Amino acid sequence: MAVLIIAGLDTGGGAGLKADIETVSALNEHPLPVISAITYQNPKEVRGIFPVPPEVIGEQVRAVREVFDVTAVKIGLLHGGAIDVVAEETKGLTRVLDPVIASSSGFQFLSPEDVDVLKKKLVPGSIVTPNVPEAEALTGVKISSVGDMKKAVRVLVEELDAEAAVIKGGHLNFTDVLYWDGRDFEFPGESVKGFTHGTGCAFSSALATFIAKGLELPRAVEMAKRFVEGAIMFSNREGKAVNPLWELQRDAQRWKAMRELETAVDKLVKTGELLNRYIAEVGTNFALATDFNEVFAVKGRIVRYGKTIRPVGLVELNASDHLRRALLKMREFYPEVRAVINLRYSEELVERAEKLGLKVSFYDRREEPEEVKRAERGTMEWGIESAVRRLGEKPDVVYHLGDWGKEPMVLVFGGNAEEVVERVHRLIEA
Ligand SMILES: Nc1ncnc2c1ncn2[C@@H]1O[C@H](COP(=O)(O)OP(=O)(O)O)[C@@H](O)[C@H]1O
Ligand SMILES: Cc1ncc(COP(=O)(O)OP(=O)(O)O)c(N)n1
Repeated sequence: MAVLIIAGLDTGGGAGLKADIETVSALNEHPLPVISAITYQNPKEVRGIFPVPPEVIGEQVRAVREVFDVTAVKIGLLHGGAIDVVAEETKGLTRVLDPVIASSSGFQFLSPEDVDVLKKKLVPGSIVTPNVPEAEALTGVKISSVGDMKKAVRVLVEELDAEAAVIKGGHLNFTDVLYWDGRDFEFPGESVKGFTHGTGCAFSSALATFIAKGLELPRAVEMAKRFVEGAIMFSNREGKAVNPLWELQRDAQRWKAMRELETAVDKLVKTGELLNRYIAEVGTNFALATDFNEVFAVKGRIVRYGKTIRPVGLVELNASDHLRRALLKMREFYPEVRAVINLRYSEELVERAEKLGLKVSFYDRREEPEEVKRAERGTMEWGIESAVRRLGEKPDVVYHLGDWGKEPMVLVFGGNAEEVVERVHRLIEA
């Protein structure tokens, strides 16, 4: 199925057409990208906009509408001169209109006069998806609560003749409010940590896509909201923006990480007789993180088994809370570190690590501040941070000498699972 997109180009690769194309593609439909404007922007600021002439926008839409069977269109950034043409050329389609009036960084895309034209020519008959400041500009309603959002969605539909309206709560409370078919619907949400540049674009193109797939509007809004939450959670660090490809990339990385860790565990087991005496009393585990900070480990840990060793269960996501926290803390300082194993402490192991030229650091549980000790889960994070700060550079090995009821341990880190295996083999002289 083809979904028409009329939107602007964001040179920073975060919002606009690029986010829309990725969204429609990630949701398994075919995007038809029509460019309305070229913007010069980066993740910090929008520097300017070059409007595509209205007749060129019209030609683009006609070229694809004559060939593709289009039912829904997402309309994003427009400029004053383009509004009439877009209203004319999208007649007969279900229109999702994201009224991009200003960027979050403060650049004014549409003048107050353009906003008036938008209200007269494009809002009527569209499913409008403003954020809170845009809804205020369109309706004149001051919004600081869900109650205000409900007032404003009604104005959009009952006074400005929109087919339906969703006010997005990203700038307020993360609850989105829809008005459709004479009633309102609330879509509560929690704040998700990550980059949010491009959320509005991803939301409106996901909404247009779910509508094109035939979902009823409330369900389509729910699905679009959940899609955007994932796009923030797994956002694009390079582009400092949402990542509409998150689900595909997350699944591909999960698959790769599982295979990588399974292969590495097999290699360790092959040297089980040598490794046996370094297996921790509480069990040894081996953890590997993806770029999205999802951490795989061995369910039930790796244990001694006669003279050798064996993994108790399979490699699974979140199978070791302890190592997951150690690895994620280390990755806050050194994102290139992806794998870690814990071994039973021995002086000989630490000396050998130093001799091999590995960077070794440690933490001393007796130095742990009282408030960290009292907190449910702070020790590991505190320990890794103090080991990193003590060494002043990236440690390959971190050890601690234990405490009352806590077994002393050596953690061997690496850039991937293979590197950890290779380091362990050198340490145990396999
Ligand atoms: N930090 C966040 N955590 C969770 N959801 C968010 C966050 N920021 C925005 N959203 C959601 O993303 C969608 C787009 O909202 P918003 O950011 O308000 O739009 P815009 O990008 O147009 O300003 C909405 O569904 C909103 O609830
Ligand atoms: C070309 C282009 N289109 C739209 C936007 C605005 O993106 P949006 O997701 O609505 O919101 P912010 O990223 O500004 O929060 C844009 N910047 N560029």
